[in-house]
Amino acid sequence: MSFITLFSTRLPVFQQAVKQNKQLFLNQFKLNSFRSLSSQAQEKTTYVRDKPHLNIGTIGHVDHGKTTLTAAITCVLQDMNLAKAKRYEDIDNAPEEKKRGITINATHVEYSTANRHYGHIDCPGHADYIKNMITGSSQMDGAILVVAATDGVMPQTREHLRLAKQIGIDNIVVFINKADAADKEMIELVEMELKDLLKEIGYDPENVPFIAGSALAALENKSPELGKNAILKLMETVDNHVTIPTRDINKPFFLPIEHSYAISGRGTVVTGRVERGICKKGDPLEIIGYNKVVKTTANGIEMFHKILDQAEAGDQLGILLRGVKRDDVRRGMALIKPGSGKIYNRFEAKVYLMTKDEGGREKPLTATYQPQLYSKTWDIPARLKFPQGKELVMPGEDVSMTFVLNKRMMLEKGQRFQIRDSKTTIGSGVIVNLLSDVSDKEIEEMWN
Ligand SMILES: Nc1nc2c(ncn2[C@@H]2O[C@H](COP(=O)(O)OP(=O)(O)OP(=O)(O)O)[C@@H](O)[C@H]2O)c(=O)[nH]1
Ligand SMILES: [Mg+2]
Repeated sequence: MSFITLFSTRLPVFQQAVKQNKQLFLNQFKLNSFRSLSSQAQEKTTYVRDKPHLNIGTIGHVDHGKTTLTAAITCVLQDMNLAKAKRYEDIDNAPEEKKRGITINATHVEYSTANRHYGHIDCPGHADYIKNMITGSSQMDGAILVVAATDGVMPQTREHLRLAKQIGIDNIVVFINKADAADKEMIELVEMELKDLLKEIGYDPENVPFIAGSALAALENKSPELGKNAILKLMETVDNHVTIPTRDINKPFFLPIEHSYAISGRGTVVTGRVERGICKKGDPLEIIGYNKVVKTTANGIEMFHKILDQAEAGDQLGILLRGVKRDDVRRGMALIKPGSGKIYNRFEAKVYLMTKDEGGREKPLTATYQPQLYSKTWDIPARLKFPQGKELVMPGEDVSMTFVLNKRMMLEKGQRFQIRDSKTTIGSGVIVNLLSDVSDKEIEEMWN
């Protein structure tokens, strides 16, 4: 049985089907899942930690070729016995994704290079699915920014890069895609345009490698120079450029939950990237967030179809939890060593409001503004309180303010978050002080 297979591929399909109320599809889905569970149960192996594990992924504007590149990497590496090839339709496998030809859910695939084992998250580029992009990229140690040579810098190139910077992704590699459909001058122009953008956002453009190629050519096994060789060069660059972060394995276990789902007869599985600490089968745990604290135990751990004896900081995995009801857990909650974290709904933060040129608002903010805050794997509606005497916050301004969240979530000093309105990211912040809770009654009044 594989938690990761279910979560990365079938769960989004499942959710999509529920939304669209396609009972027929649902039945087929269940059948396939159980078939797959039973067949994989026989070939379950233990994950051998023989190479450092890193999490990377593809970000960038819609249709620039992120999913094609993800599929191409697995195909090229399969020839070297370093991956199991994923076809484009294995990655964008939800009905809505197939119908519209776009990525909606962030999907996880696995591959290795000679030196490393990678979990790769293919993020959606479409503006409507930024939420899934933020959750996906919050788990990355480095990102491949995909930019089509035929288009250059587009709105989500800019927004994704800015989010990557805010989330704290320091290692960026640029893949200029669709080089088969552009001439040398165009590629050079796009590179120049990107260097300006990198600089504007706060990356050192001289320290960001650029590789031009064609994901489609690699996938279709054509023009090896633009295809396969460019992919190999890209992976070599990722190996050299994306540094292995220091993993906090000595701190208490903490995993921000990306997905949760029930496996009939087995229990509830949660997935995500371990941010800190270690966890072994049998360890007691707590699920906290959305006003709840639920006690549980790790009943089993798996990473990419294989059993793990011990989960470690940096691992992208699934944990089977004992005695947890489906409704007790959801994306955005934290799985922690009991007692090592607390839930809050009020905090003080230092905030930067972006200017219009940076993709932010044109108008100033008033205290009546009702943003959605994004951090790690959660997004929650919030209310603002400005410092005394302050009525407006101008775009481009750095300011301290108090936030009240609609639900109590696990929060920590130094935690970063993004501030968004319904369509765009308008700013970012960092928690400087955790404050006493606002009562449930007050919360109710604030949201009525
Ligand atoms: N000519 C050319 N077309 C490409 C190349 N790579 C991808 N495409 C095409 O570009 C279109 C979009 O590719 P996707 O891989 O779905 O793009 P994406 O960035 O994943 O899109 P979203 O996930 O929806 O943001 C598809 O029709 C691809 O076949 C390439 O190297 N050359
Ligand atoms: Mg895609």
